[in-house]
Amino acid sequence: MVILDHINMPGFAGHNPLSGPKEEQFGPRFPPMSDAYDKDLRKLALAVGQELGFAEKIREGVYCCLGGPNFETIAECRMLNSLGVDAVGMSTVPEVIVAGHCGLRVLGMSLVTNKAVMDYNSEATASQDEVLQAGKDSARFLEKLIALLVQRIEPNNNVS
Ligand SMILES: O=P(O)(O)O[C@@H]1C[C@H](O)[C@@H](CO)O1
Ligand code: HPA
Repeated sequence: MVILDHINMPGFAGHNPLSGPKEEQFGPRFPPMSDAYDKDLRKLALAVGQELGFAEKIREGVYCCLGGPNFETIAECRMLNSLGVDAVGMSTVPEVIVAGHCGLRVLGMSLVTNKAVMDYNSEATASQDEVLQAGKDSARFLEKLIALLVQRIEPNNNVS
């Protein structure tokens, strides 16, 4: 998934990587986040995915950061789904906030490794083994995607 936007759940509870003493040289105290994920880089990632024949596998979506380390309850998944969340993770967002704060253009991509359990009749559970296996299974695909993307970013580097 190419990250279109995020929801920083720990941020709602006051956990933010920008909390603490203000270091003016890194960026403003109250940085905007409405442009956290660079539009041109997102477009490029989707175009490169298409060029490689992966259009079916790659979509844009909203990533929600949770504190973890436990996986979500069914009620939590249902709530997040109703809020417009497409994928859930436990990292990525603090890095993106810090990068955006200091003026870096950000492209975020997240490998969706398992389906959220949304049904009380389901026998499925999230498992770290499944997550790791999905990562291994997609390694070659990700390698191809990122290798071409990095080549293509260079000539576009000054596009704002
Ligand atoms: O990078 P994220 O946070 O999306 O990756 C997930 C969440 C945990 O860090 C870990 C659990 O499998 O992978
Ligand atoms: N929830 C949260 N983080 C994750 C998941 C999940 O189901 N899978 C991989 N990282």
